[in-house]
Amino acid sequence: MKIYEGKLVADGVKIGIVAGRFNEFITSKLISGALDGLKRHNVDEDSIEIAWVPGAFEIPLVASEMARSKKYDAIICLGAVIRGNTSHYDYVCNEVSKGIAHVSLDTGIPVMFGVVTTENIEQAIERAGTKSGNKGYDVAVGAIEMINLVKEIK
Ligand SMILES: O=c1[nH]c(NC[C@H](O)[C@H](O)[C@H](O)CO)c([N+](=O)[O-])c(=O)[nH]1
Repeated sequence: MKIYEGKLVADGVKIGIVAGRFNEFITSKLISGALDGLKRHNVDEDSIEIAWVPGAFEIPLVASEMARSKKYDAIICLGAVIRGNTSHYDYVCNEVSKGIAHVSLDTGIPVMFGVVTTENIEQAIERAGTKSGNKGYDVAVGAIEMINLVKEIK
């Protein structure tokens, strides 16, 4: 029986990061976590590029452009969507998650979903480097795993 597992080796890996500026207090912590995860797995700082977008809703378009450029082995999407008093939260969350999934399936490039979607600010803080870890770190390591897994399967 053959089992495929992506190794956590990142020699020569090139990463694109798309970050939503909305709730930047949270997103900046997610970026720090992602950079920590990448650097601790030997991804060269010069092999990482970051694109800021106004908010999570704009992430899929820039993730798509990055993926189609063929310049990156994986794209990491980071943002923070925190529920407010309107249904805007639901629309943004739905479109971001669907959009990011489509980019990955359409291009065959691993596109990681590092957008925290929470009911309140406390939950977002918990996922940006406190009680629940750092979602940015998690998806950065996941990106390295997916790059190697996809290569192994092809
Ligand atoms: O990234 C976010 N964008 C949000 N809205 C902006 C949206 O992503 C777009 O940037 C905007 O609608 C312009 O297209 C958020 N809320 O409205 O709550 C949010 O919590 N997080």
